[in-house]
Amino acid sequence: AATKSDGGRSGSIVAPLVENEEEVQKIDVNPPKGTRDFAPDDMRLRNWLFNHFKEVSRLFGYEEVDYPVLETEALFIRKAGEEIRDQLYCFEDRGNRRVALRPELTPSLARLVIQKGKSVSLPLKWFAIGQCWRYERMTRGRRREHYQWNMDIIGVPHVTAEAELISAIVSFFKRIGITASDVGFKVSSRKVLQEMLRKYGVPENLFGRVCIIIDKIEKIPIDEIKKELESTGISEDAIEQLLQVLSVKSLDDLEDVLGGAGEAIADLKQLFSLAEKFGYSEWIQFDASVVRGLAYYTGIVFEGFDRKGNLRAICGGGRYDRLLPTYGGDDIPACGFGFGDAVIVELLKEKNLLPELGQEVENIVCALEKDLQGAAATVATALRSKGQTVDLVLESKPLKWVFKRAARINARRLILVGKTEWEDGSVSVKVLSSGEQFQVKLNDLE
Ligand SMILES: Nc1ccc(Br)nc1
Repeated sequence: AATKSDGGRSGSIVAPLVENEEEVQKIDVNPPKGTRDFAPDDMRLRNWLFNHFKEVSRLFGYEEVDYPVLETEALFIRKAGEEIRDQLYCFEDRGNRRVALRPELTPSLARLVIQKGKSVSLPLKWFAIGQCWRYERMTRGRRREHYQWNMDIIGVPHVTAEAELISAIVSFFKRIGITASDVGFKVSSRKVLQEMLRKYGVPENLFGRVCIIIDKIEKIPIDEIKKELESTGISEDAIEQLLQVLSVKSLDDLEDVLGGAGEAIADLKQLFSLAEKFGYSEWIQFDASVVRGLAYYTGIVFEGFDRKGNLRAICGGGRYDRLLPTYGGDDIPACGFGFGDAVIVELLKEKNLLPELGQEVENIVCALEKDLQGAAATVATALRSKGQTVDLVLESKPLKWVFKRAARINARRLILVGKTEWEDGSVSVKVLSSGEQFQVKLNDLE
């Protein structure tokens, strides 16, 4: 017998979807491991978050850009031992091309800037919100995708650029109710390490690798860090001095170690002075141990952290002046940050700052009789053409059902299309919050 396509709810008989029952293959209705669905409630929170990202980016005068989630694998192949490389979600496509789901957005930005060449005027101030991927053995049960908000300034060599980026993130935090008591930014400069490595004659080409090893300083035992540093050929004495400088607690102490002539001190002093002018001094602190885990940073680096210390870094960024030339591009300075969509939600939950976001519809329109369904469609269309949101009841339903749905979708008004009123071109309106009820000509309904 033919299988009813809707499980028999409608009573109509339609051709079966499959030749016979054996062909039905029960699928796993969960999303792939490490990925998320966004059902309406989740999507409302995501849109709320992303709208704040976009509004801050707009306030700062940044232009939105986007790139393919799929890139050539080569864009992400860096030899500095980064975790992001170890977890690259890469594969060979049907054209035997090595491709990868992007683990971050900055390489795509660099690619597009190079592609645009002289057709764009510097400085560029771009922002993007994009899904990024990693392939991690599920042993750790972590997510394999997240959305990242990025803001980048291309073509400004001065620390004013990094200072502006931090100001943008502070603006975002303030908009969602997060204060300087909740979070802070640890700020340092990779020029600290660079100047130390030069002092000990360590070859420049080891810089990225050394930074990636040192970034793990709070994640693996210090002996492991020393062993990995020794494997690069750095002397034990240099390693001791390096680790020593990372525990320096103030810019003055740093100046004692590095001397006052270096760029690291100059950049950091200027950044802290600009923080005063941007009005976010209470949000930032010098922390020499911040190096961040991306090999391409070359100067100021910063990361947002929760002061209670319960969560992973909320966001992070810095200057990456050498990235474009590594892809064959011009020697254009750049800096930017990435801000993930997951840790911030954990922080908002912890601070009880999650917004209450229910569905909201202005009108629910319902025909009181079957043969007025067309009239109800006319009423719904008239309201929608005036920019009013309408949930149109699409089949004959008892009024009790309609009232329950109206409550569930948080409708402000119930518009009933009845025979007598409709003959007069009118409908009946019930304001659900007050119970007020009146009749009105359709043309006067707004
Ligand atoms: N890079 C990256 C990508 C995806 C996730 Br989840 N975390 C970090």
